[in-house]
Amino acid sequence: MADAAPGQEAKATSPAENNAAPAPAADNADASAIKAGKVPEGYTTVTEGAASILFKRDEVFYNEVQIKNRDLSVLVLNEYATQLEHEANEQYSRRSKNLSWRKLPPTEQTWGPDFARDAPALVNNKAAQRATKAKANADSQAEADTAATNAKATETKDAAGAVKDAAKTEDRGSLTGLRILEALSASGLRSIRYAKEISDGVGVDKIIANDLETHAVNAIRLNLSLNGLKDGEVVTANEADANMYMYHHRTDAKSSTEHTRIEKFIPKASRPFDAAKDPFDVIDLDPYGPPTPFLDASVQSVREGGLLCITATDLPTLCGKSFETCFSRYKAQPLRSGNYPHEMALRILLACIEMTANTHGKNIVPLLSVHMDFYIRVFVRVYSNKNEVKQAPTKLGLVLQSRGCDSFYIQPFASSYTSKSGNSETVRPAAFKAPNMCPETGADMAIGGPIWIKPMHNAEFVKSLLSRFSNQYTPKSAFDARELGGASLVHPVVANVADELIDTPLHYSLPHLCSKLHCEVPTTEVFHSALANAGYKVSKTHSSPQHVKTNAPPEFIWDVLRVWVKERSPVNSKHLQDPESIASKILAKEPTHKVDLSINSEIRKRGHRDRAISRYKGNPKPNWGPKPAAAGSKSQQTHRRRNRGANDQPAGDNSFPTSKRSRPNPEPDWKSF
Ligand SMILES: C[S@@+](CC[C@H](N)C(=O)[O-])C[C@H]1O[C@@H](n2cnc3c(N)ncnc32)[C@H](O)[C@@H]1O
Repeated sequence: MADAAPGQEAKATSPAENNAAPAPAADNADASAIKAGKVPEGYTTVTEGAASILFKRDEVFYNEVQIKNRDLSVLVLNEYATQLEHEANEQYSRRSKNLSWRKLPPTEQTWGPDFARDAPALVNNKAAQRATKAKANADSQAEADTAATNAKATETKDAAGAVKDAAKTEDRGSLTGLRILEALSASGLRSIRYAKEISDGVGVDKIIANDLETHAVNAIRLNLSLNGLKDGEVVTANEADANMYMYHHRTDAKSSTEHTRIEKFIPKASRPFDAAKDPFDVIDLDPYGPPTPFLDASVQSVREGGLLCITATDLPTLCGKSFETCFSRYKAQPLRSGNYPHEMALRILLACIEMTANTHGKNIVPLLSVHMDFYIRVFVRVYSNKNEVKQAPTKLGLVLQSRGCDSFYIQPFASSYTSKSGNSETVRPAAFKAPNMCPETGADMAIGGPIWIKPMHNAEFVKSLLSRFSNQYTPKSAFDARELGGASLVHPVVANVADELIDTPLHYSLPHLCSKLHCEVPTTEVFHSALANAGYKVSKTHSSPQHVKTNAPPEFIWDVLRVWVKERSPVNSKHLQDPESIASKILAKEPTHKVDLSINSEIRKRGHRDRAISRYKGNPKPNWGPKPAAAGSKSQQTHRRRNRGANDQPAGDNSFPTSKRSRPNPEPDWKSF
């Protein structure tokens, strides 16, 4: 085998080892090298989760850092597939209740399939998945054959069992697996992992691994073959512009409800999936930089209740380095904030997806929204619920941030109220409640947003994700640790999200607050205790232990620090010589609230529990950051052209902060607002 590139694991299973056909995309010399079990010159091999891939670094994009992104996505999709199974069961129960109280016309009575005839089809999806998975994991043809025979035997057994169950219970129709579009696939690694690692709930039916670049699509085909997957079966490699492809699959709010999981039970949906035009259950967008060029097509081509998994790597823009660029991309103004740049980025992205969905009569429900390494990733379900669309202005709001001390206030666009009759909920423009001048420093208030002001996560969903890790870093058998390359990186993220206060948008950063006063930073335990002792809710955030999420108002936050300075950590008088400085203005005021800095027993317990696992991990390797786009790719050229003149968009996924130059100024340059 040729040497792997530095930092890469040279673990790719050779085609000879896994008995795959010679790579279709490689040229003759490469194909013979691959056939001989060697890595051809210029190729890099990578093993991640249950997939091993091979690609040319200068032609196809791969960034190992995004392993966390892919691992988390595998975890989320397994949970989503499980939820869809529950929902289908509930849908079935509701339907059967309805059926029980009315006499069915003869035509409707024949809705249910002939169960004895269709039982094999009922288990077909799962059996096919088992066979593909077993085959892909088998080391030899003999093992693959045995695996296929076993899968066939299980299939027959399942079918027989299903027929027996059908005699006992009513027909439950046929559950279909997930139809996934990876719109920007590059090497196909993510799609291959989805095919091999998503087996819970309804499982996987079809995956389209799409890319604009011929090199990338060739790499996808090569990698499918290397992983024992036949192009066109579970995974199909597709060369197209992502938007054009998605627009062919779009559905409107009215028709999207026609698509349902229980294919045979509900007549409207009884036709098979039409891969050429039906909407998808899951659309994964993992672009270079911003996902905004793909949002309109994606909200339209995802089915009712479907899932969008969206990455944004243009964090400098989203965090306020170039607010004009952010406004043109996301229709929102970011604020340079030492407190909450990444959470504001997440909330700008969510607002942008919601508003894009609203234009098509749809609304989003976020399941999970995280900032990791140098990017953000959100998982949102898309529905076409008219009432929820009407409520959109209550879910969006502005951020008013002091130009002096960075205190912030959230101003919703609208509030909802119940009509006089008490029958319907409606919305009206909200009264302006935020102060128009900073109460602490007298400074102006800068306007940011619109941002999403409702929860960024679904608490129940996150709880279910967390329960998949039965104990520290040992996922349950359904979600195999061996297949989850970076389980040890993903578990703390999920654990931290589960602990994050869900109903308080944005947060403070303790070091940033203290930098305003030039005082020592209190421990998190002391600061959290002061808030908890006064009856406020408080938590860390998923991305930093020093972030403070709380429902306490800014004036109480500053009172805690005033008392901290007074009782525990006096400020050097040189910082208070200028009466116009922020520190002087804040500390000139006496606290107006009673503040108790003693350690709160609940906060102490939380601290002990948190120390049980390593919750905030450093980078596993040096240079754990973004990578440039594949050189010479069409998308890199388009990217360059689009961003000529923009100061923050190197091609590839952008990092935040990578260099001193791109780091947001901790003391914002307010002139730029
Ligand atoms: C960041 S990479 C994707 C990485 C991949 N999802 C993974 O997990 O490794 C972005 C890919 O999007 C492709 N791309 C860029 N613009 C596109 C478009 N308009 N349609 C389809 N693919 C596009 C690029 O060729 C590139 O391979």
